[in-house]
Amino acid sequence: MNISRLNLIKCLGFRRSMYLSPLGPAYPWQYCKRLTHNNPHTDCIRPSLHTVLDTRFNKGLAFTMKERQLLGVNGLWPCSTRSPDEQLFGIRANFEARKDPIVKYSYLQALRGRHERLYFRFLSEYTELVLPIIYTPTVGTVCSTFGLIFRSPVGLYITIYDRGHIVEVLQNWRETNIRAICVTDGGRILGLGDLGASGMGISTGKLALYTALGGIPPNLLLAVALDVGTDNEQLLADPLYVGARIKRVKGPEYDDLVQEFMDAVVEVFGPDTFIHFEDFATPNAFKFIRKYQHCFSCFNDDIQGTGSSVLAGFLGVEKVTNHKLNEHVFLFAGAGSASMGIANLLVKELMDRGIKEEDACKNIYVHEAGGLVTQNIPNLVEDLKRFAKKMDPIAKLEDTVEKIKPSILVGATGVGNLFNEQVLRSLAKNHKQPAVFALSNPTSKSECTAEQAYKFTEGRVIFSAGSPFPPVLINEKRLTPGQANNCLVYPGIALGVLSAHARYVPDEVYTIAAYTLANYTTEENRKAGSLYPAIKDANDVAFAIGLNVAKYIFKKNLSNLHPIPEDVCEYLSGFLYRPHYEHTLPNTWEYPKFQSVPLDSETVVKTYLGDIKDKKGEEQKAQK
Ligand SMILES: NC(=O)C1=CN([C@@H]2O[C@H](COP(=O)(O)OP(=O)(O)OC[C@H]3O[C@@H](n4cnc5c(N)ncnc54)[C@H](OP(=O)(O)O)[C@@H]3O)[C@@H](O)[C@H]2O)C=CC1
Ligand SMILES: CC(=O)C(=O)O
Ligand SMILES: [Mg+2]
Repeated sequence: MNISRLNLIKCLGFRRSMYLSPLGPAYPWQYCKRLTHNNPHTDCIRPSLHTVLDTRFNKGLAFTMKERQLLGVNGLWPCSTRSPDEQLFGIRANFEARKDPIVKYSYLQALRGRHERLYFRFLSEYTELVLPIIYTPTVGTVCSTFGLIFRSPVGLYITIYDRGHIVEVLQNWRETNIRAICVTDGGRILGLGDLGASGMGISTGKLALYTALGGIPPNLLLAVALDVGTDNEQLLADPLYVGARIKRVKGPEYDDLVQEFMDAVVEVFGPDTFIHFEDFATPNAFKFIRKYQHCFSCFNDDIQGTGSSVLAGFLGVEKVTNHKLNEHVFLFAGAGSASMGIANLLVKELMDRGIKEEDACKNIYVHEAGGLVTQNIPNLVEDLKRFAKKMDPIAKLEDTVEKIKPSILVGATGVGNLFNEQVLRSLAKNHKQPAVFALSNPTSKSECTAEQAYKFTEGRVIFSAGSPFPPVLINEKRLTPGQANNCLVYPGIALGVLSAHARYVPDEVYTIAAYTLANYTTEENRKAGSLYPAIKDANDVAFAIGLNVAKYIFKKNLSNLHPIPEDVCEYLSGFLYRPHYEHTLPNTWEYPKFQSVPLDSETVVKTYLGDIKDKKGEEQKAQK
């Protein structure tokens, strides 16, 4: 094949600036030279190698011999080649061989640092296997142990000391074409509380799903941790904590930092950059989304994403129980971002169906840490007023459940095991098919487990949880809980909003996403016990949500794109990231073709790990 080295480099997708300068863009090269000034050895690194080994382009053993020759890297890998499928098989074997979730997580991070496309291909083809590792529950452990496992930059840290210079910090990121940012200030990470700068783990985890599920190219995404200190005493005393070791900065100084951040994003990356707020403590979460929703392209995942994904679940309850939403009694345990986001979207849905606000709120009860929200509570926050009931106070959740007899119980408290036997039995006493949404993450914070929910309701409950639970066998019936998590909507919402270059995101988008998700749940899913589609279908769900959202943005003239595409589906498909190597040259070089060996995981496991069954037997014998 007659192909020059320059053409090959172009084929593989390297940018001109990257191969013309020795180490990528000129500045880092000069900087590296300065850093290594006194070290004659590091000055001798062959520049082409850096580019070939860049995770975005590196194909490892999948480089054909021809490519290795032309790129001048022949000899760096053993003489065999692997097809992308064979590489994927190797990843799976490696992933399975590791038993500890955090070790699996580290393995995947290392893979990402080596072969970005392979990493995302693995994520999107083995979503069910991988989601509990890169997302809840393992991502909770990642954040709690962030100081220990911190390796290399995965996003930008913007600290309170960067005030006045946020534009410059944003300009330090390696990519210039950023289209979406996931930002946290670490104020309330999952149900784990204030984790300060360790919250970076959640921003990167959320963005991994933008690509794995939403198909959004990773180079368009940026994770940000706003580091304004932490009130977590344990972290402040932890020698390995990576963030600013100061008490959380609050008040105008903090608000100004967020304002400067928003303006800097627009200045550096453009006005329709999508800003995703994640895991801010509730008062800040509401404050910023109310302030910015109509003047920036932004969204709060915990309020709006959760509202949308749980509304989809409610639409499923309607189908299973044959009772319309206005015939149900809702009880929310917790009055934070998640609960209020859901309750507000539910009220909007009821009002869209022609029900007056007052009537819509009548059957929605809220029970927070201090007890049932009633009208005689002094200084009630504005958001709660419309749900406050003219009733005597009730302190215990068990008593509220007994009194109001909810048919749908939602938990977003971060309090593990709050839905105890008494609560669950009480629900089952009053309803043939009550619904329970135990939304708190990670698994240890879930209001109850799937097993408890089924056991104490004789298997009649329609159960969904924020974190994944395996199916449960009860009364000889296998019940599969659905995963009620905003991850089923936010990748699709982001895909629609950023591909359509939305100027802002109206509330209607969250209803659209909810209906799209609900329509993806099949009768088969519902018969198996789930109100949601299987996680393996999450990519299709994200695309369907993205398509409906983009169409809505175009229809309502909220897009900055001109002209708007005629065929939105085709436009969106063209936008998607392809985690496959492109332009692979055939393996026509002189080495003989080796005999291929079938991809048999049992043989591989035996070869590398020995016979696990025998080992187990030996261990048991030894224990005896
Ligand atoms: N599945 C999903 O998609 C999502 C799940 N979540 C999960 O929801 C949880 C809460 O998040 P968020 O709403 O932002 O957090 P908040 O901390 O803002 O809200 C928690 C709420 O629970 C209340 N609460 C605490 N203890 C009890 C109790 N014993 N009984 C009743 N209420 C109680 C708190 O009351 P008070 O303020 O008085 O202490 C507060 O109103 C987290 O665990 C998070 O992981 C969040 C977003 C999405
Ligand atoms: C899922 C999520 O966003 C949370 O638990 O905060
Ligand atoms: Mg969250």
